[in-house]
Amino acid sequence: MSIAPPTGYVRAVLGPRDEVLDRVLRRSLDGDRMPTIMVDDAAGRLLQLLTLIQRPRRVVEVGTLFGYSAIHIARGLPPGGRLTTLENDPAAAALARENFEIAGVADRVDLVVGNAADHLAAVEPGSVGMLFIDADKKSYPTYLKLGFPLLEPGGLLVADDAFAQGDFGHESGGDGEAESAAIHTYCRAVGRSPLLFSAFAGSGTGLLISRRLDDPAEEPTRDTIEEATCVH
Ligand SMILES: C[S@@+](CC[C@H](N)C(=O)[O-])C[C@H]1O[C@@H](n2cnc3c(N)ncnc32)[C@H](O)[C@@H]1O
Repeated sequence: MSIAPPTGYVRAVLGPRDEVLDRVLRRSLDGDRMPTIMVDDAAGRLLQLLTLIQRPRRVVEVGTLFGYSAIHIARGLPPGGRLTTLENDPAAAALARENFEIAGVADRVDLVVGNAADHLAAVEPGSVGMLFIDADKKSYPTYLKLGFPLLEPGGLLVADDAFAQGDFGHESGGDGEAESAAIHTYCRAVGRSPLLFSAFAGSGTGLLISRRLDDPAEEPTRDTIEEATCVH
């Protein structure tokens, strides 16, 4: 399989993908070891930039795969910041662990193997500075509902594949229509929420980036969660 480099102008200006990322991609994708469903380079850079701007003490990622997006996020963390990344496929998780060592970020990444929703339900509300959603598409509305209360005031909620409606055939277990509908539910809910300010950002498949706006002093209640997520 081919691993496309960052193209043309972007590559000329920002430089090529660095050697560590190249190595991680090659060892993870060669021989179809893992599917090519990680973020693209533009989204990876954007995740790193958002992390650098946000300076979160804690980031949670839903969907690790072999750790490509996680490496970008981990690279952007401030001193003492930690990333918890959630993955239910033990083989992908094992490879991600190796990749975190190769990338020199293993000291700031906690990888949890299991069902993401179960873990999110146990995270302390208001403790997460950035939540990145990039796992099973049908669960995006569930991740929004579980994830919103976890965000600290001003926390960022980032969802991958926000533009890829109906085109998930390349992901295993895909049921394109239901996945597309779930993403659309997520995007509409986030867009309507008075407690989130959102913008789409360009990458191949699109990121939807949202910032939590409500009062930090107030614990989210059932009402505020429903108002924020518009998922009932
Ligand atoms: C699109 S890939 C993640 C790509 C990764 N964020 C990146 O860009 O490098 C989605 C991952 O979510 C995992 N996943 C799917 N459903 C899950 C669940 N319920 N809990 C945890 N992980 C899940 C899949 O095994 C897969 O590795």
